[in-house]
Amino acid sequence: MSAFEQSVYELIVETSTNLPADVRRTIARAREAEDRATRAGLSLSTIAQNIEMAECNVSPICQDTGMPTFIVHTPVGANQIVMKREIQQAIARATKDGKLRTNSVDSLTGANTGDNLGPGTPVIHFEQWEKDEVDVRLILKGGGCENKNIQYSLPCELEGLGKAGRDLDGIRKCILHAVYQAQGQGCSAGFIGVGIGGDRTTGYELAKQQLFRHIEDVNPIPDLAKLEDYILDKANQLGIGTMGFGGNVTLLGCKIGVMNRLPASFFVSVAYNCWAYRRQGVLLDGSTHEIKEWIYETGSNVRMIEENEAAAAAAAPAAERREVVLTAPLTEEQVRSLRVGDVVILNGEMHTGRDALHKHLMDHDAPIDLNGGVIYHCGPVMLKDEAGWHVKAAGPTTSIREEPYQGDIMKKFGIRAVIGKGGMGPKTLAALKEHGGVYLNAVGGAAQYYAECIKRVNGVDFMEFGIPEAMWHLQVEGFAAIVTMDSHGNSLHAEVDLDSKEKLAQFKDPVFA
Ligand SMILES: O=C(O)C[C@H](O)C(=O)O
Ligand code: SF4
Repeated sequence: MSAFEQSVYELIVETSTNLPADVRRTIARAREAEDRATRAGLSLSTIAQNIEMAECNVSPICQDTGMPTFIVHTPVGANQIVMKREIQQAIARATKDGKLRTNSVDSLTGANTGDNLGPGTPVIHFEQWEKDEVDVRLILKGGGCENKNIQYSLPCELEGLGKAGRDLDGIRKCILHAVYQAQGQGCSAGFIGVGIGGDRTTGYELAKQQLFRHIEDVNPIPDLAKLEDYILDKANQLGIGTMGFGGNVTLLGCKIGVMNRLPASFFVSVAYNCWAYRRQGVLLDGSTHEIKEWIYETGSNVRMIEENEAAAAAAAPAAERREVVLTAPLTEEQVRSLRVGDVVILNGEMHTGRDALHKHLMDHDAPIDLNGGVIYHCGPVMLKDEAGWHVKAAGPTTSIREEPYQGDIMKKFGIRAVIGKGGMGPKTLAALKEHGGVYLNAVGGAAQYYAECIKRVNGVDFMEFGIPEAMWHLQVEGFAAIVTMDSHGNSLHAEVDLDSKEKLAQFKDPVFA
């Protein structure tokens, strides 16, 4: 293997498994701003623990290792065709080693290529520069937060905020709205990159480029520096909080860039990135292609949890929340006794299922008995050896995508609990009430934390859907999640949404006139 391929491989592994120092510091500050006994505080502790586990296990921080996106600067005359091929080889190798999930899916057939290669994946942008070194930067941005990206075309009318015009104040409103509409679904607390201007394509590109900035830098354009500070301050008054559980910290960073536009177009493009803000870069020697330096300070310098903090937290009294230990299969009575706010510690078997499975189950039988069963919205990273399958990373995926199916499927098969993240809508809430079901919210991105609760892989069905979409039967012990929708018609998600919409309306009046 060439030195270039090896260096890119190391970059991929580092990016996927070790969150950089600036991101860690920002998350550590967020922890200080939340009371540790609250839902948000507890989730931040899980996130902090997960960050350390990923580094220690050299395994993905989050199971969704995203769309690998490279920005490469090369000296004039470098062979970019060879480099592209070697980047692809490094991606395939990192996938084989379980550092990346198999994430490249044929959009028409649904077939997973299995090695993260295919039309459009990975994304590689080349630029030439007049230096001797090669600069390779990588961002792994997951699908859940990518789905919360949003593009506004000014002027427009925004719920809660009224008219947004073609000026700095209109831009201000769009960005606040972008944070509001993401709620907890992009695994808040998040980071946003904003692109002002361009066309629809370059606007989004500019927004994503902002995510390569250092969190602690200051925007050289004074108006934008002011706007970045304003957004960070006000977005954190929306009360959405970690995972949309409510709380003081909703946004961890805001970076805004600007480019020219056409007279007729005025786009504000927002790239939303979850807390699992995985981006790194390397500067390579121009002739040997060995790593000369890392672009972002390594996360290994910043500890996320104190020694014995985890033990102390486990021993601490459970404050006002109720902890309920349950073993699957669950009864209707057990599930009906649960209320929003309860922490459920689950043992027994659960079954993963996401988009392909839900669609399939609508008009087919299930391969196993799901009566009293627990469905986990999760697409894990799995590796197989002589001993069988191993779970390398297994956090929840965004549940709302299953909203059209979930209620019907629960009723059809007698499923009692669904675990996911970000919450579900009114159709599922009504089904939980009618049928006797519960929705449990796990901490998004905490893929190492949950992988450790999985003690055995009991089997798998639908491997033809690809590893992330297959139905894995997993034996768990001590899997903790919070009831956020119960069988009594209560939804924490609906409450936080409503409350944050009211708070958003406080920022209706012009600020940057
Ligand atoms: O695909 C996944 O595993 C998760 C996804 O990134 C999500 O946030 O829903
Ligand atoms: S699950 Fe959450 S943390 Fe992981 S990629 Fe999706 S949005 Fe990010």
